[in-house]
Amino acid sequence: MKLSVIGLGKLGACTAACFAAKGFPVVGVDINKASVEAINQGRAPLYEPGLQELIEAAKDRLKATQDYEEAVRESEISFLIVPTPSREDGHFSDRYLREALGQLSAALKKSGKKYHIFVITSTVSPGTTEESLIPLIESASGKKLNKDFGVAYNPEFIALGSVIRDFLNPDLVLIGESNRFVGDKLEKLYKAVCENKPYIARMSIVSAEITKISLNSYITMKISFANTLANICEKIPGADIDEITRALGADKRISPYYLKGGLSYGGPCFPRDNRAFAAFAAKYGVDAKLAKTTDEVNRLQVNHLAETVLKQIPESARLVAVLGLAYKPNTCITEESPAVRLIEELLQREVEVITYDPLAMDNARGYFGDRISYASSVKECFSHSSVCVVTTQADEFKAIDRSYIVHNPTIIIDCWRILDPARLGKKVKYIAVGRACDGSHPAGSRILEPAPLQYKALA
Ligand SMILES: NC(=O)C1=CN([C@@H]2O[C@H](COP(=O)(O)OP(=O)(O)OC[C@H]3O[C@@H](n4cnc5c(N)ncnc54)[C@H](O)[C@@H]3O)[C@@H](O)[C@H]2O)C=CC1
Ligand SMILES: O=C(O)[C@H]1O[C@H](OP(=O)(O)OP(=O)(O)OC[C@H]2O[C@@H](n3ccc(=O)[nH]c3=O)[C@H](O)[C@@H]2O)[C@H](O)[C@@H](O)[C@@H]1O
Repeated sequence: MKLSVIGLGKLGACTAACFAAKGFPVVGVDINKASVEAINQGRAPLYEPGLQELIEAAKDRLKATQDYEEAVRESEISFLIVPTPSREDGHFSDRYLREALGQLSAALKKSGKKYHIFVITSTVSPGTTEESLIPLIESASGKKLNKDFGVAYNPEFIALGSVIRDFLNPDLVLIGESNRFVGDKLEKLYKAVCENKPYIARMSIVSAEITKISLNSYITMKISFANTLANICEKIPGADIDEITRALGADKRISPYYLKGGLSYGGPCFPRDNRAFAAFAAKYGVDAKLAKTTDEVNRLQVNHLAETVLKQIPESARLVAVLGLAYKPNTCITEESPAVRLIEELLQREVEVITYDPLAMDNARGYFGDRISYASSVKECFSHSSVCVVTTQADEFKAIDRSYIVHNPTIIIDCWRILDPARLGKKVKYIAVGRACDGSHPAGSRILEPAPLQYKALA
């Protein structure tokens, strides 16, 4: 099978490299010339763990172009992985998909090819493929669905920072197909590419579109539940959120994943997918109260943290150090980051902020400008401020111990319970999100990771 991948961004570059590394010839297309050049020179167009190595390993089978005709001519399946930004009303915009599909369809018309398969991988609002994209392909190519071309909706469930591992070892391969031939082709492809044996769910296109955003909406609901529990635990001496979620997660009806109470979920996907689920339900006259409440709980979680922080600030120096700016560790992305929202809350209450993140300083500078101060290390933050909030589980933050502490007292608010209070020394008042702040919890963060799964999901 010869493949083309349209859009060589965070997901597309990895998808193209994975297919090529598994032996399939791949042509990548991007409107960004620099990304095309990078691929052709054997360089990763962006940073993602393992991507550079994969591109090097696959260089004989991977090339890129800005020519859609070349992509259509040299492939039988085109994967579309272009941005689908959120609109004001919560639905996803299909503007970039329509632009790319318009060009590909015109190229198909010119090519004289008998059949081509278009695979939509970008996240879309349910209904988009059949209501908007297929009519566009038919009119721009002059061809008929299922006679001259087939269509699939085939989103990925991958998290940034582990895109390649997730792509090659998915729990679920989701295929919405316009006809059986298209589904068979994709199933065969994934069976050849995946290193595990995922559950392959084949269904109608609209069912797959609904599944994609439902899955993310459900997971965010789980996180918001864990965060509510964490807030309750803070009020009850001896209660510990990690002990509780570890036990809950051992029940296979719940599972331990994405059940860590702490800070709000963020990033480019979860918040908008959950809001898109509510917007999609509303379009069909259904009030998705769970999704809306999940979103509200998520927003309030940052306010709750801000209140916790404000209570600890001494009147003499209204300064807080925020360690972590990205929405999670090992990324520079600050979109919908709870740390960014926390800083906004603090600034509104006239608290000064100094901050440090291993990867996201440039993005933060672009966003906050000179409204906050920037440190060049964790230690610099501790030297300036006696109140420090740790907002991500970055390795650099896990190393914090008594040697970092300058002020007496220093207050550390640990959103994910990554620090061991026994290693922080006597100058530190340690506050763990999800635990009562009364010293009743034994020293040491004992339970950090979910218990291993006792069953094989969907095997
Ligand atoms: N990044 C992720 O973790 C995940 C992303 N997705 C979805 O995948 C889609 C893409 O996301 P990302 O890769 O993160 O976006 P991105 O912004 O990193 O990359 C998109 C790429 O598409 C290119 N592009 C835009 N218009 C084009 C056109 N007409 N022709 C060719 N290339 C074009 C851009 O230049 C860019 O390189 C979105 O719908 C997103 O929701 C879904 C699951 C995970
Ligand atoms: O649809 C998407 O685009 C992708 O969105 C997420 O991927 P991603 O946003 O990259 O990152 P995650 O590692 O899943 O984290 C998302 C957020 O959830 C938060 N989270 C995670 C786990 C948890 O227990 N609690 C919690 O608050 C993280 O801190 C982070 O803010 C999903 O994990 C992917 O399966 C999905 O494909």
